[in-house]
Formats: sequence, C-alpha cells, structure tokens
Amino acid sequence: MPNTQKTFLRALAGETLPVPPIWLMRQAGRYLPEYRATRAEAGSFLDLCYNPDLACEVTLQPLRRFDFDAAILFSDILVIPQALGQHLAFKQGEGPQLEAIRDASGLGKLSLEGIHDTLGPIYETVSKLSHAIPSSTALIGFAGAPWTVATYMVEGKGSKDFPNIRRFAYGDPDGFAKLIDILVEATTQYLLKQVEAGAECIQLFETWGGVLSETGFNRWVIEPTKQIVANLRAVHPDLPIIGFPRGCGLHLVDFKQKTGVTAVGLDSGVKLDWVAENLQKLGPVQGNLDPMLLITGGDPMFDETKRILDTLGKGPFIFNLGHGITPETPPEHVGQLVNFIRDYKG
Ligand SMILES: Cc1c2[nH]c(c1CCC(=O)O)Cc1[nH]c(c(CCC(=O)O)c1C)Cc1[nH]c(c(CCC(=O)O)c1C)Cc1[nH]c(c(C)c1CCC(=O)O)C2
Repeated sequence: MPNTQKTFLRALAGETLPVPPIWLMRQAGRYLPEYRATRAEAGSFLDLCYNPDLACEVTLQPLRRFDFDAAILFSDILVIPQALGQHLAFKQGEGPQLEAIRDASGLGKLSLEGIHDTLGPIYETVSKLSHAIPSSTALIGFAGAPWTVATYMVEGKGSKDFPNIRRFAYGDPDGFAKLIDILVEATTQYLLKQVEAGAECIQLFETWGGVLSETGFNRWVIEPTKQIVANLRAVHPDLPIIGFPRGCGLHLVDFKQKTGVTAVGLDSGVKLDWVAENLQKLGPVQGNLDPMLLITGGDPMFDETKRILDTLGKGPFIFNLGHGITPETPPEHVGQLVNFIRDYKG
C-alpha cells in the first residue's frame, strides 16, 4: 500500500478503508455562489479555464467548504479540440459549439504541433494546485476519452443520439481511425504534461460510450483507452488511472480488463450487487449517487447513500456521484452528504 495519508490514493491502490474517500464530479461549478463570482470576474467559461490563478481558485473553492479527499483540475474536455485548431465557443445556456468535422476531409484542419502553446496555462494551473491543496488531498488531472471528445468534434455540439459520428465511424472506419489516432496522441501528451506538473491520478471521461454497438465499443472506446493507458504507464508505471465509461453497463468488466485502468467509475444506472460481485473483485470502483438526489436531499439521498456504502464499502471504493453536480444543487446538501458518509457506521 502507498505510504501516504491521502486516502484517495490508498483506495486506488486497492485498500478497503473504513470510511471511503469522497470527491464529486463537477464539485467546482455553478451551484456555488463563489464559483459564479469568479467566473464573472474571468469573463467567459473558457477564459476561466485558461487563467491559472482563477482556475486554481475555483478548484479550491469546494475544498474550503467540504473537505473532499481529492481535488480535480478545473478545465474542460474540449480544450483538446481547441488546441488541435478546431474553433470552440461556449454560448450562454447552449453548451459548446464547434465547427463540425463530418468526414475525413475535415481532418486536415487539425494539427498536433503547438498544442502545448494553447494548453500551457492548464499545466500551470496543475502546478499551482499541487502546491496549494492540503497535504491529505490528492490532485486529479483529466481528459475526455477520444470517442467522447470526437462526438463533440463531429456533431459540432452536444447531441442526444449522435447520428453524424455514428455514420462517420461505421461508414468510414479507416478515416475515423485517423481522428481517433490524433486524439490518442494529443490526449497522451496532454496528460503526461499534467502528471509532470503534479497530477497524482488521471480520470478519463467517456461520457458517451453507451451509444456504440458492441463492435464499435471495442474499437472506439476500449482500444483508444487501452493505448492511452499504455502510453502513460510507459512513462509512469504506477500512475493510477480511473476510466469512467458512462452508460456502458455490462461492458464494464471487459473495459476494466482490456484497458488496464486502475479503477472504474460507475454511473447511477449500474446494478450494485453485480458490480460488487464482478467488477470490484478486479479493482477499485468509484460512484455512483444520482446527482438528482443531491438536489432532493433528505431521506431519499441518505437511503441511497447507505445502500451504496453497504454494497460497495466492503471493497476498495471511492464515493462519488454517477454524473456531475448540477447547478440547481443546494450546497448545504453536499455538506450533509459528506458528513453522513464520514459518520456512517455500517
Ligand atoms: C462532456 C463533458 C464536458 N466537460 C466535461 C465532460 C465530461 C463529464 C460530463 O459528462 O459532464 C468534463 C468537465 N467539465 C468541467 C470539469 C471540471 C472539473 C470538475 O469539477 O469536475 C470537468 C471534469 C467544468 C465545466 N464544464 C462546463 C461547465 C459549466 C460552464 C459554466 O460555468 O457556464 C463547468 C463548470 C461546460 C460544459 N462542458 C461540456 C459541456 C457539454 C458543457 C455544457 C454543459 C453545462 O453547461 O453544464 C463538455
């Protein structure tokens, strides 16, 4: 076991702890008034991502309130397409908008050269954070996994059923592979720089893995993730990596075994007994309270939290949500959740 007071890293090394480490996806964000104030000071959301002082500040804000066991770098998965040369804007209330790349002929616009010029401020944020966080808190770096980042690059925005990317990937697999290869390389370089700057763990967000066929999942989720894991481990053999393939249910065992990730993040829809029996035996798991229960609070939130702790707390486990905190969440519910988990005796 690692000789560290950071419970988050101990859980990732396979230790079963009496109280699981806790952090929450999107723990920095619009539900906090202090985030909204810093974001207004920064100008736009992207200005905030590329401002090391302010990005560091918003990463620290939830730690000041809730004593989480891990901090996650404040940035976004879409800085990679932007660094590759694709135009990106976040329009108020509409989410991200990119100049869509619908087929292989659009790939010429992308270039790996100079990505670190764009991403440099983010490495600086990681470095500042590594000095600023409490000694018991671990620092998580992250990136989107290639398939998920590609969904935004090809659709040009968020989507419900991803018609354009599925048509591209299924119809021209060799052309689409070129896009995935570019993303594997950019993501590897980006994450290596985050680790160099002080990130102690990496999370790969595969938010839209669940829309693929089994064949597609193997080729466009498992394969690229496996390559990134191998590339990172070639330089940092002990680096803990969490894969979060959202909505991928029964694929999770294959995902864990074939990619070599250290731990698997769980969305709120997975069957917990199945996870305990089939997945947690293979390594640590993280999840999976429905973020909507953080809005309702009270008994529905505590009852489900108890069920999660009873089922997954007997093995290596990190408490988290099944997806990110939403802006409507009352901050006091987050404090109540953390206290409940820390006080829970089983
Ligand atoms: C798909 C995806 C994105 N970004 C991300 C994902 C994967 C996880 C997931 O599925 O949520 C990942 C992400 N985005 C953000 C973080 C920061 C770290 C954290 O606290 O977890 C992380 C890890 C900040 C953010 N990223 C975004 C915000 C809100 C921006 C704002 O302040 O207006 C934050 C705090 C914006 C964003 N960024 C993205 C979308 C679709 C949106 C718009 C939706 C929304 O407005 O909530 C792309």
